[in-house]
This record gives sequence, C-alpha cells and structure tokens, in this order.
Amino acid sequence: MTAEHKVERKLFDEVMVPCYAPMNMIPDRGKGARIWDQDDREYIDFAGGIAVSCLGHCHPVMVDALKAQAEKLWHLSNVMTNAPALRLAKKLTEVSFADRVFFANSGAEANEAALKLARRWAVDVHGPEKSEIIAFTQGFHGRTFFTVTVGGQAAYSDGFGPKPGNVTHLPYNDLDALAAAMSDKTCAIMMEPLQGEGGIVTPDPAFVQGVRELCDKHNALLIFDEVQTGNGRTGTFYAYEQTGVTPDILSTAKSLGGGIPIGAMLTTEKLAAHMKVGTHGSTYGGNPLASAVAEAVVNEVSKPEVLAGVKEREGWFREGLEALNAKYNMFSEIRGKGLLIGAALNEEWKGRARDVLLAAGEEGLLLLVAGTNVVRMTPSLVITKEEVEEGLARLDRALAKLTAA
Ligand SMILES: Cc1ncc(COP(=O)(O)O)c(C=O)c1O
Repeated sequence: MTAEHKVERKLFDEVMVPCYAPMNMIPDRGKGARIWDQDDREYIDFAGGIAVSCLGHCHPVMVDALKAQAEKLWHLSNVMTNAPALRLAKKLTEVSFADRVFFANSGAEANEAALKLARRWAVDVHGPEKSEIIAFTQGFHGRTFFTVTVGGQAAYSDGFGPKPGNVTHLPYNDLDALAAAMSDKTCAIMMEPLQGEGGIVTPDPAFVQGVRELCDKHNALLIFDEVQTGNGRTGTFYAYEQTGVTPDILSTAKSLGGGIPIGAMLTTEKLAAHMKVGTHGSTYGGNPLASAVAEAVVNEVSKPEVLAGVKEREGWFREGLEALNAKYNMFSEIRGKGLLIGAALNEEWKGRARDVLLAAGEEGLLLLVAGTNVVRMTPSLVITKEEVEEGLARLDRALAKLTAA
C-alpha cells in the first residue's frame, strides 16, 4: 500500500458527522472471514458487519450475481418492476409463512413499513382508536423516528423532541405484564424472537407462545423483527420457525443482502390488501442490483447443508469459548442461538465488553458488543473451522493480556 493510497483515520474526525466511534484502522479488503487493513494487517472477522456478511466477504456467488447484474441494469425505481426483485420476492414467500413482500433498503425501513401496515390495518378494520404499539425493554428496531421510539432503549430516542405516540414498553419475557397491559386498543406487538442489541436474550418458548395467544385474543397483530435473527443466523431460515409461533408481519434485512443494502417486510395476502398504490414506497426498494445479490444470498443460505452448518459452527464456538472461560473465568454465560452468540461478562468483568473488543482488535480479531456486558459474535455462516480456531487462538492471546494487565 503506497502512502498516497492510504486514507488517514483522522479524516473521520474531520469530515464525518460524529455518530460513530470506529476502530483505529481502515479495512481495505476482505475474503471469507478475513479482513486486511490498509497496512496489510490481517483480522479474523467474528463480527460479520453486525450479522450482515452471512457468506463472508466477497463470496463468489455474491460477486458473480453483482457483476452479472451490474452489466445489465442497476436501477429503475418502482415506476417499473424488475425480474430480480420478483424472483427474490417469490423465493422469500417460499421460505416463510408470507404471501407478500415489500422491499426497503434497511432494517429500520422494513420495520417502519411493518408498523405503518399494522396501523393502516387497524384504521381500516377497527378504527383509529386501535393504535397502541407494544414493544419490549432493551428491544432494538432501528433509528428512524418511529422505529427508535418503538425500540426499548430510551437513550436512543430521547432528546429529539416529541416522539410518535401510543407506544408502550414492557419487560421482555414477562407474560403477566403483557396480559395486564393489553387491551382491544392494542394494534400490534413488535418483538425480536431473540433480542440482539439488547444483550443476546432468548425468551422462554412459553412467552413467545403466550404473546401469540394474547394477540389473537385482543385481535392485535404480531410483528417479528428478524432483521438480526433472519436469513439462517439461528440455524433455521427464520428464528420464528423454532418457536412454534407464526407472526403476521416479519421484517428482514442485514444478512438478506450479505453486504448490499436491502430490507424487506413480509406479510400475508389479507394484510397486504390494506396497502394501496401510493400508501407506502421507496425509490431504491427492490432495486435490481440489490435484489440480484440478495437472491443469490437467499438461494445459498436456504440450502439445508448451510443451515445445518450453522448449528455445527455454533458447537465450535461454544466449545472454544467454554474452554477459554475455564482458563480466564470472565463469562457468566455463553448464550444465543446458532451464530448469534453472546458471551456475558461475570460480575468481576462487568461493564468491560468494549475492553475485550479492543484487546481482541490488537490481536487481529474483530468482535462486537451488545451493551456493555456482553461480547457478541455474528460471524459468517460459512466460516471455516480453521478460521474459527485461529480467531479463538487470537481471543486467547487477547484475554491473556487483558487478565494480566
Ligand atoms: C433487530 C434489529 N432491527 C432493526 C435493526 C436496524 O437495522 P438497520 O441498521 O439496517 O436499519 C437492527 C440493527 O441492528 C436490529 O438488530
């Protein structure tokens, strides 16, 4: 890398709106579960772009789909439909409960569409009084004003003036609290089937089933936010498949594109009928380039051997992390499902998830955090055994230094 090709990290502090605190390096290229920075330093990637790079970096099926579509047609807007979007929508209905698909560009936008559909349905069928949205503490649904308000972390939605109204937050996994709060004015419940940003929290199966029953009782819609859990992340194509519960609306993004921005809202024929021409829209939603890549990603990830491989890889991670914990005694629990993994710090290390992330970075391993107490891993679903072992060896070195300091 020659000096003139190198962009200095300090430029970030000079020209970017300071919403982020990125690591002190600039990645230059990636392959599989490895990334190299501008200085040619190699990192094993257990972060996967926050549950996005489900096939690793620059997987041939994505590169081929992108190249082929890039030579054909990039963009039309929704004044015309396009073949890649139609094929992708058809595939998404085949791998889920849904009959209908609306394309957006991100998780927040998919959730925004889901919430708007729920309110629209309520207004059409029951009248405007049925408008309450119930969501859960520590939930995360995106950063548009509606979705951040529905998300259960006030720190993200406070300080912007008046919020969209009629949103109630309840503790996750507390069916009694939900039963007491719900009424016929409840329009919809929005939840993650496994909370990601909130700390990798898996609800009791009875809670999820109870939520469905309460929705049926009060004629409310159940929206599953599968932006982080979807597209094979937990070992089934969608996490809801493991709950015995089917939502009315599902949002998906992140791994849907494997790295190209795309999101989608999935729903039933009956609910979709409440959206008419012009009710909602997006310039880029379902654009041919993003749809072509997502189609290739979904075709690959939905293969039974890829989904079975997620469970196998979960075993490699759990075994390796438990062994590290036996050595360093830092975690109270290794939790999550499939390749959505959280290592919760014990009392002694409480609040130091970022220290673990930074120490790992020094050793050439990319991790994530979920809050301040959980070290999160959302690697490629096809990460190799050698990459996992190398990453865990680097984590071993990082924890050795951290615990010795
Ligand atoms: C469960 C969940 N929903 C929604 C979002 C927002 O997605 P995006 O950042 O693509 O808008 C996220 C992002 O972390 C998420 O984890």
